[in-house]
Parts: sequence; C-alpha cells; structure tokens
Amino acid sequence: MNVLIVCESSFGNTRHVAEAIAAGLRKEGHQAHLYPVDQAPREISRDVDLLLVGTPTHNMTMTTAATRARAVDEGATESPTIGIHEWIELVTPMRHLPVRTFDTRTTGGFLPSAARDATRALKSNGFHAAKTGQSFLVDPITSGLRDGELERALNWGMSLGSVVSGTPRAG
Ligand SMILES: Cc1cc2nc3c(=O)[nH]c(=O)nc-3n(C[C@H](O)[C@H](O)[C@H](O)COP(=O)(O)O)c2cc1C
Repeated sequence: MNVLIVCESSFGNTRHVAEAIAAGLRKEGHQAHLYPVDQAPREISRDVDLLLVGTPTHNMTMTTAATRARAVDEGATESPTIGIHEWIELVTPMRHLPVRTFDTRTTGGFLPSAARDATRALKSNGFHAAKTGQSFLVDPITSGLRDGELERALNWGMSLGSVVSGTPRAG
C-alpha cells in the first residue's frame, strides 16, 4: 500500500505523530510519504492508496492564519505558509480515495475537533471517502505529547492496512 501523509504542525507534535504513523505503516511493509502541508502535492498521484491528513486543533477546529500567528507568538518552532484547511481547498479532489484525518489537541472527550472538521471540508471538496480517524493528546503544561500517544500513533499506523483492503483504488 502506498500512503500519502499531509501534516500541519506549529510546535512539532502533529509532525511527531505523523512520523510515528509513518513508522507503523512501514513496519507493516507499506510505503509512507510524509509532506509538511505547505510542501504537499496539489495533484495526488493515482498510485496513492490512502491519504492521511493531520492537523493541530486551534479554537476547536482547523488552524487559520490568525491562530498560526498566535502559535508563533507563543513560541511555535514551525510556521507553515498555509494550513490544512487551505490545502484541502487547493488540492484536486479524488472521489474514491480512502482518507483518514487525525489531529492533536489538549482536550479530549466529545468536544469538536479539527480532524472532524477536516473530514467535513474534505467531503465538501469532493473527497467522498474521507473519514475521521484519531485524536492525539498534548499536555497543556509541557506542550509535548502525553505519555503513550506516540505508541498509539505507531499502532494506528500499523492497523491502517485494513482501511484499504477491499476498497476500490483512487479515482
Ligand atoms: C491559537 C491556539 C488555539 C488552540 N486551541 C485549542 C483548542 O481549541 N482545543 C484544544 O484542545 N487545543 C487547542 N490548542 C492547543 C493545540 O491543539 C496544540 O498546541 C497542538 O495540538 C499542538 O500541535 P503542534 O505541536 O503540531 O502545533 C490551541 C493552540 C493554539 C496555539
């Protein structure tokens, strides 16, 4: 399976999660190609079997230019020129391509999440096979991932082969 991972990050946590997911996929023999959101392709190759889209949660949804600027004010180490929402609007949709979204956030539970909104945006942009995947938790005190979250990301990556088995290829 050939997996494209597009990920936005300001403080590095979502990128670390994406790297762990990629490691899990590779452990199971899949190919995983990870792109920062502002370097991600706008045309997805037809040999991609699964698209993963990862984003931090800002103000209970995807980031905006204003919230990314606030992250920089708070010491963000990365400053992407566009966010996931903008990329979703730029990328050429693939109706049948399986997509899973994931996010990082400091508050769990049933609160609205960026991954859910990314799924909605993908669907309304023509990615009809998009589904919400997992949320990974960041400690608000240390600003790092909570214990066990990278392992959970690795395990999720290892399990993702089942998403594609039996589904038609992209198109
Ligand atoms: C401007 C801003 C708004 C945020 N809003 C939320 C929020 O509504 N809910 C939440 O759980 N975390 C919120 N956070 C925490 C982020 O989710 C956290 O910084 C992010 O997951 C870290 O990912 P990153 O290291 O990849 O940037 C916010 C952070 C920033 C900078």
